[in-house]
Amino acid sequence: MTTLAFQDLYPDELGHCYGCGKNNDHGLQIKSFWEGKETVAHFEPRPEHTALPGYVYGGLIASLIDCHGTGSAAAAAYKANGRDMGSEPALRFVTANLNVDFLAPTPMGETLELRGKIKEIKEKKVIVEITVFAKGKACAKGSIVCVKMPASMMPS
Ligand SMILES: CCCCCCCC/C=C\CCCCCCCC(=O)SCCNC(=O)CCNC(=O)[C@H](O)C(C)(C)COP(=O)(O)OP(=O)(O)OC[C@H]1O[C@@H](n2cnc3c(N)ncnc32)[C@H](O)[C@@H]1OP(=O)(O)O
Repeated sequence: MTTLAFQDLYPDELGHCYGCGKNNDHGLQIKSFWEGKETVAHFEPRPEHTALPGYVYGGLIASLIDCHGTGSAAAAAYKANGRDMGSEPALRFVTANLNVDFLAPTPMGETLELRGKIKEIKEKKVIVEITVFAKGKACAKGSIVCVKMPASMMPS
């Protein structure tokens, strides 16, 4: 049995996001899953994601944290409501605030692991903390405040 990623359960009309849209051929298409109480995603940076030769661009790392965070927030909200993630009405979250600490240079040529912890969960707001590891070493740490998507942002 294959487990679908959180992002695979987003409806098609929300599949355009640069970081996580399953329908964005030019995007990162990150995939997030539960692993116990944590959420996890893996991503191997491509040559165009270089900052200095040999090191990953910080903006890419922030994008990965952003989309792993919003996906984790949606998944946590479904879980807190005892619902399956694909079920309607959809619970959708966007980024209100994103903070990233770059702890150590992130090497190219490695698969990055993002691990998310749900720090706070309310009806309208979820806070997720995410650590990015390369070869088991923490290279970046992010905190993201996710807020229920305003109806005005929903594609018509
Ligand atoms: C059928 C299956 C379905 C599956 C699930 C589907 C999920 C899929 C959903 C989507 C997928 C695709 C999308 C991915 C997205 C990737 C990430 C992005 O790039 S998102 C784009 C960048 N972000 C924006 O453009 C937001 C722009 N900003 C806004 O629209 C508003 O400012 C918004 C909604 C973020 C906040 O609106 P307010 O300020 O009216 O909200 P108030 O009700 O006042 O606050 C709610 C709580 O949030 C806190 N809050 C609000 N803004 C904050 C901030 N900037 N910093 C910290 N906290 C903040 C407040 O203090 C409050 O917290 P207290 O409840 O009191 O504890």
